[in-house]
Amino acid sequence: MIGQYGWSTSLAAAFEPHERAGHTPGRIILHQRDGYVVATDNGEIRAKVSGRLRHEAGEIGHPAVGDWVALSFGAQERTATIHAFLPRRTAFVRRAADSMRKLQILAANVDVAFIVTSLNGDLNLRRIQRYLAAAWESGARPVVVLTKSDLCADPEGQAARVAALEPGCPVLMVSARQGVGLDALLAQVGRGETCVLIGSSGVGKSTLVNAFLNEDRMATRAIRETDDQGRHTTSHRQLILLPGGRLMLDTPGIREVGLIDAEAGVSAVFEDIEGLLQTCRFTNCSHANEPGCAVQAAVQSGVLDPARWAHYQKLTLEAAAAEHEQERAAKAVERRRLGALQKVYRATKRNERGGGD
Ligand SMILES: Nc1nc2c(ncn2[C@@H]2O[C@H](COP(=O)(O)OP(=O)(O)OP(=O)(O)O)[C@@H](O)[C@H]2O)c(=O)[nH]1
Ligand SMILES: [Zn+2]
Repeated sequence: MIGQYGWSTSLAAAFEPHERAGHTPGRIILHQRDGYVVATDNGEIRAKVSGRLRHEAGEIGHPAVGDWVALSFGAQERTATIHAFLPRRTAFVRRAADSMRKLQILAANVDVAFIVTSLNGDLNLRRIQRYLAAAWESGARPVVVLTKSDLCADPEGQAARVAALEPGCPVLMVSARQGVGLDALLAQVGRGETCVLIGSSGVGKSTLVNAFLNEDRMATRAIRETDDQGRHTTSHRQLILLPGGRLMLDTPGIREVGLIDAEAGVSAVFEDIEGLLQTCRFTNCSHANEPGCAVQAAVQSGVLDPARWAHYQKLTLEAAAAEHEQERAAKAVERRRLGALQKVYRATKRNERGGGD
């Protein structure tokens, strides 16, 4: 049973201490206000976090959908208890709206992040960059998906513009309507791996999920529950089984994860680096070879991953270029608008003069 949720020998090895403590492994497939639903070898079970784990945990220490947890089953209780969760390979994190310091895990152990945007309309490269930054921060492999290729006259041209943003990052074109490109998309996710779809509303994420599930309607099965009043309610699992032993995670907030802190843009996911930049000796430091450069010092002492620094530089340069391009386009629109107004103004003047004769 947990095999189909991606259980592996390395997870089993990491679980060994919990196994010795007599605990059972499981993966969280649903998280709601009042608790969790966990998939185990004995089926799906409701679970709550142990008092001890709750006390030890900061926000980031709470189990999230996608986490592998260690459970115990009380003899009398109807729900299992979560005592611990295994170290996360990756995590999508967001800052809570009410406090920049409060962190919330949107999704744990995601391997592939599909960044979904549609081909019918203007490509928003800056937005794609934000999603790329969020994926990169999480640790998942990003794959850009351009949907609705049936509605675009030049999908290859658009794909080339996107591919230039992030060399090496796959860019795929699909049309759910025509059933084109879906297999290539699934091929990006290995057996036992977990993916997410992130992207703005209306780009076609739900349509993609439905297309994937066509082969296996059972996988959308809802979880039937009884609420406090004894009524039956159903809630959709947030971790979905896809064909071929793949998994897809779809929790509240994950779809638009890249647009959180939209104002701050790239800065939001590179806060530590932006902090470093404030501490260079020279305020106009280029972070190349100036004395007292905090960035170079951090790289040398191993505090800052050079690849991460290179990525930050690349994203800020591209963000600036994209902004410049948008400003240029906006100015051109404004010039045309003014030009048109002037034409109307001159024509009116001419008519007025003409009318006066
Ligand atoms: N022509 C065409 N239309 C599509 C395609 N895929 C999706 N659509 C349409 O795009 C609209 C939005 O699709 P959704 O799947 O609901 O978009 P979404 O990203 O899930 O949106 P949210 O649920 O708001 O996050 C729907 O009317 C779909 O029928 C496609 O490949 N071609
Ligand atoms: Zn510097």
